[in-house]
Amino acid sequence: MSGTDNERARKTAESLAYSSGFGNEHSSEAVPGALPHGRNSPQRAPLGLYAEQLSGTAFTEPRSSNRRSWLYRVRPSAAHPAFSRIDNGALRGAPFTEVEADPNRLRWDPLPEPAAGTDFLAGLWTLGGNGDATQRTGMAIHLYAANSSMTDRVFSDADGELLIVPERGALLLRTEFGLLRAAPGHVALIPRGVRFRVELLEDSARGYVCENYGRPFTLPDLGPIGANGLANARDFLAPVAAYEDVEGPVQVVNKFCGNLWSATYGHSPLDVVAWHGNHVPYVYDLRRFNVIGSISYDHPDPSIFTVLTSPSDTPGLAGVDFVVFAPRWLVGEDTFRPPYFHRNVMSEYMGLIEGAYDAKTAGKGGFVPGGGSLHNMMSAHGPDRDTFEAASAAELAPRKVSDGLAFMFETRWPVTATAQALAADHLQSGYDTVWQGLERHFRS
Ligand SMILES: O=C(O)Cc1cc(O)ccc1O
Ligand SMILES: [Fe+2]
Repeated sequence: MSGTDNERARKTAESLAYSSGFGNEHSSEAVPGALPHGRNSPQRAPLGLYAEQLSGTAFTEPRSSNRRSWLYRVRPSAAHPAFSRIDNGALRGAPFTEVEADPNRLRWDPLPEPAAGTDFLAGLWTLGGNGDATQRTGMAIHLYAANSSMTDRVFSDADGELLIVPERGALLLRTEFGLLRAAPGHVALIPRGVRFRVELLEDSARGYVCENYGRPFTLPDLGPIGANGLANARDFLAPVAAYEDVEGPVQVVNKFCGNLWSATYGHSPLDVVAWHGNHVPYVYDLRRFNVIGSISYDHPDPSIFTVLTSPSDTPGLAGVDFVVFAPRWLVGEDTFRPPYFHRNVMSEYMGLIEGAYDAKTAGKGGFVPGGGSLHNMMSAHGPDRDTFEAASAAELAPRKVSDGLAFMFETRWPVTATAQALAADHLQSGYDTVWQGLERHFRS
């Protein structure tokens, strides 16, 4: 991508307007009068636009979890040519059956630099996942590395919503609902089925994607925490309507039941002039997260750091939780302060957006930004040897953990890695050794 394109995208991204709130009925019109009032589907939609409903949940789901939006667009989405299969590149989908699920603790370095001209879609690389896209259960973990903007093509995912976690390089997301800027430290969510294009605001971009096949991410209940805290609803930002009036070939790539399908439209489908609803994309700045923790003793379970949760039919059991380890004060008295040793029925994939994570040694060969670790169901893990020794001996003055931003995709089902993830050069060897040398101290 040329510097001029970068510059143009950067200029656009500088002055974006947003509509704030989570799960509320947003509405926006790029042209005054484009949004009908008093009804969703008038006999003739305003300004000659076509009205279209986009349903992210079944019509009949409870009001509290129902997601749908009404779009008023230049052309109806239905007017398109047939889709045909294209190569999946390094994208894989659920069910993950290429290799057997592996109980070993695994850790990866960042993805290698992509070939020149790799855009976000071409740069997606699947690490693993669970469930079944056709059953709308489970999740996939992807990473991306790109050095080019998507041009003349858009992407949409019928299989699930995409939670994009940039680690390097800000992105401009042009969606059917308008524009979002997502930089490292932000997360962006593209709901199921929403078409979007990713432009780079810097020369290259890298990050993580949680593809959630299950119920849409929502805010966790707060229970005794009260009415405020963790991720506050008003910090979620939806775009305002912005449409492209582009006639000419645009490739529309649709991920459907694990595979990529493509059709060439004669116009851009990002042609929505007005919309309203709650099935909308959004960005959230993780630094806005109101971190709550222990002010007496013991290290709380990391569920206290849940930003978003995809509930299952079992209360409290998430298909996948998105959890952030943001800067915070540690003040626990007589407490082993880093994450404890544990074995978890849930499976944990962790990534690092910047700095270091308080349970792991940083630096080359360690847990580094852009890398990731997988601690599958019931696999024993926790602080590495050096962290354990330092934290066991540390003087317990109040201390700010301020040098990192880590996150976790925590899922109810074991994560099966892809063949490429297990064969990758950037899979670290000898991860187990970080727990070697934890000697016995007990003497009977
Ligand atoms: O590092 C991990 O494994 C994640 C994690 C963090 C924490 O604060 C407590 C438990 C836990 O699994
Ligand atoms: Fe853990």
